[in-house]
Amino acid sequence: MSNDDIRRGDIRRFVAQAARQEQFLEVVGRDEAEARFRRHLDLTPKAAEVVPLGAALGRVLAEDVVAAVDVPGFDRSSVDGFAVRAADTQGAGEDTPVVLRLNEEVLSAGRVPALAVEPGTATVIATGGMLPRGADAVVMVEHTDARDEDGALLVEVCRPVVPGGFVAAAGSDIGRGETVYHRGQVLTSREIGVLAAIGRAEVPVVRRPRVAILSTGDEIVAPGEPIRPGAVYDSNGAILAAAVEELGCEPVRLGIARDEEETLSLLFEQGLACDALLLSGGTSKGAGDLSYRVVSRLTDPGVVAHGVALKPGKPLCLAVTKGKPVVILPGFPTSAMFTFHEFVAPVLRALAGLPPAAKEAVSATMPMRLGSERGRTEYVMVSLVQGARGLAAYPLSKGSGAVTAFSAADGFIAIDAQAEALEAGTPVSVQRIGRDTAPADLIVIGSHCVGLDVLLGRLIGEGLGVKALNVGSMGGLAAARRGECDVAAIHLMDPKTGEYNWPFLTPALDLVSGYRRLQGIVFRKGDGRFEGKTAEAAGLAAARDPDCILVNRNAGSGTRILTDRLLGDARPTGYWSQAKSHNAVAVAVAQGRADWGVAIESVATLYGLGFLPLQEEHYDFIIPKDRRDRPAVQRFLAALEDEGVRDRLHGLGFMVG
Ligand SMILES: Nc1nc2c(c(=O)[nH]1)N[C@H]1C(S)=C(S)[C@@H](COP(=O)(O)OP(=O)(O)OC[C@H]3O[C@@H](n4cnc5c(N)ncnc54)[C@H](O)[C@@H]3O)O[C@H]1N2
Ligand code: MOO
Repeated sequence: MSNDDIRRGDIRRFVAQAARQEQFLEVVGRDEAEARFRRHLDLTPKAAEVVPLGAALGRVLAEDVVAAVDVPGFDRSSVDGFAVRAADTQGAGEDTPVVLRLNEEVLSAGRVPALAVEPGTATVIATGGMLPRGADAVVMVEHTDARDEDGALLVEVCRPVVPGGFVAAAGSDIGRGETVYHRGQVLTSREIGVLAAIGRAEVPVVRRPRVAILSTGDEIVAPGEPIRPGAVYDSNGAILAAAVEELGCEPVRLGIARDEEETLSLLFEQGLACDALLLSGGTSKGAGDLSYRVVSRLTDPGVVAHGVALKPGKPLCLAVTKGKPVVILPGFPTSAMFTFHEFVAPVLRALAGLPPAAKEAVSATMPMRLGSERGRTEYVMVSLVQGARGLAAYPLSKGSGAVTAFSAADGFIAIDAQAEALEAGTPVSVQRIGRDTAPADLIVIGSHCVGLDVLLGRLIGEGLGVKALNVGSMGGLAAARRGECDVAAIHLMDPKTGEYNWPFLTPALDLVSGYRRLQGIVFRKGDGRFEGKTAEAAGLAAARDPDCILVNRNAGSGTRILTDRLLGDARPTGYWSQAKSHNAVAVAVAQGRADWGVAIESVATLYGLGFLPLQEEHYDFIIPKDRRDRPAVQRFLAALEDEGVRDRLHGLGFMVG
C-alpha cells in the first residue's frame, strides 16, 4: 500500500467512527450528573493514622481533640511582683502605702509554693509563678517598695489590686474536657501550637487519599522536554497534582500515556490501586479518544455519566467502581479545571475529611455584551473590578483551551442554557473561587504590550497590587469611561486624521503620553517579495499576488485600521483572517501559514522575522480625572518617568520621550 492509501484509510476510519457517534450516548444536566456520581461513591473519609505533631502541618484532624489538662494548669502570676490578698491592699496609695510582711519564699516559675499567704502577708512571685494558697492577686513590683526593718522583711504596697488582678486563672485559656478542635480541622502552625500546649505529641489525622493523575495524548510533552511542532506541554498534570495536594490529598503522578491502548490500560490499572483516578484528555469524539474506551470497561457500576450539558466541560466522563471515583476530565485546561472544581474537588474534600467548601457569591454587572452557546449552561471565568457603580465582572473568555483563565479568575458566572447572550449592564451573580483576593491597588485595562509588562513589573516588585485585564484598546477606553479602571492602555488611531488616542478623550479623562511602537510589515527573512523593499511598495505588490497570503488583524484594532489604509481597495488572499494579537500575526508568518502581516517591531524581533517599518504607533495611557490623585496612579506615573524603566523600554525597541 502506498502512503496515500494508508492516509486515505485513516481518514475513512475517522469519518466512519464519527458517523457512528458512539460516545456521548446521553448528555445529562449538571445536577443529574453529580447526583449519579455521588449515589455510587463511598464518601467516608479515609481511616485515621497517628502522626507526630512535627509531621502534622497541613493534615486534617480525624477526630475531635479534647484537652486532658487545663491551660494554664494552675493560677499563674502574669507579672513580677508580690502575691497578696487583694482585700489587704484596699485603700493603698502613694501617700498611704499598706505594709505587708514578706513570707520567706520566692516563687519563681515552676516552683510549688510551700507557704500560704495569710492576711497581712505577701510572697515574692515571678511572672509565670504559681499563686500560693490564700493569695488572690498580684501587685506589680513597680507599685511596691520592699524594705528590711530590724530583720523583718516588709513590702509597702502603693496601689490597690482587685481579686484576680494580674492572675491568669487555671483553665482560663483551655479548660480540661474542652473540645479544642473538631475533626475536619486543617492543622496550621496555629493549631499545632495549641495542640502542643495541651501536651499532645501525636495527633490522629485522616490518611491522605492517594489520587492518581494521568495525562493522555501523543501530543502531550512533559515540561522541561523540548517541544516539537504541534505538541503542547502537560499543564493539566501539574495543575491537577497541585490542586489535589491543596485539598489534603497525595497526588500520584502516573505521567503521560501515549495514544496506545496497551500502555494506557497498564497505567490505568496502576491508577486503580489509588483512592481516586483522574485522567485528562481523550474523552471527546476524536478517533484517538482512548481514555473513554478504557474507562468504559469498568463495572460496579462503571461509567455513570459521559457528556454533561455544560460549557466548558461537555465531554466530562464520571465513573465509579466499587465506591471509588474514576474521572476523565476534558483535555482542554480550562474545561479540565472547571470540571475538577465542580465535580471532583468536593469528592476529594470528603475523602480527605474536609467539610464542604463554603460557597460565596457576589453581585456584579457585565461590562460588555457576552455571546453564549445555546443548549448548555455556560460558565464563564470572570475578573472582578470595582467600578463607580459597583463591581463589574470582566469575562476572561479565552475559550476552553486557555490555561490562564482559571488562574486569573476571581470567580465564574453561569449563563442559562437557553440564553444567546448577556447584554452589557446585565446583573450577574459571581461564584467566588479560590483564595480571597485582596482588592488591587491599581487596575489597568486595555491593550496588552510587553512594554506595559515592564512598567507594571516595576510596581509589583515594589509591593503594589496590580490587576491588568487585556481587553483591547476599545475595551480599555470603555472601561475608563465607566470609571472601572485607574489606567486604560490604548493605541487607537482616528481613521479620519491619523492621530492617535487624544481624539477619543472625553472631558472626564486625561491622556498621559506613554511610548511609541514601530508598526510595520512582518515577513520571513529572505523572502524576496519583501526583503529590501519599502513597506508601501512590498505591501501593494503582495496585495496583488494571489499566492502571497496575508494574516489580517481583527476589525476594530488599531493595526487593522493601519492595514486597511495600506491596502486601500485591495482584498488580498487572507484578508478575512482575524488574528487577535501581534503575536498571533507573527506566529502565522513564522510557521508559514501566512506570508505577511502588520505587527510591531518588538514582536518581529522576538520571532526572528523581517520587518519593514510603516508608521509609529502611540501607546498611551488614559486616566479618569477623578482617579488621578490616587497614590497607586501617582506611582504608575512615577514609574513611567523612571530612568531604569525607560532604559528597559528603549532596550525592547520602544521609543520613549
Ligand atoms: N466533534 C466534536 N469535537 C469535540 C467535541 C464535540 O462535542 N464534538 N467536544 C469538544 C469539547 S467541548 C472539548 S472540551 C474537547 C475535549 O476533548 P478531549 O477531552 O477528548 O481532549 P483531547 O482531544 O485529548 O484534547 C483537547 C485539547 O486539550 C489539550 N490537552 C490534552 N491534555 C492536555 C494536558 N495534559 N495539558 C495541556 N493540554 C492538554 C490537547 O492537546 C487538545 O488541544 O473536545 C472538543 N471536540
Ligand atoms: O465543553 Mo468544552 O469544555 O467547551 O470546551
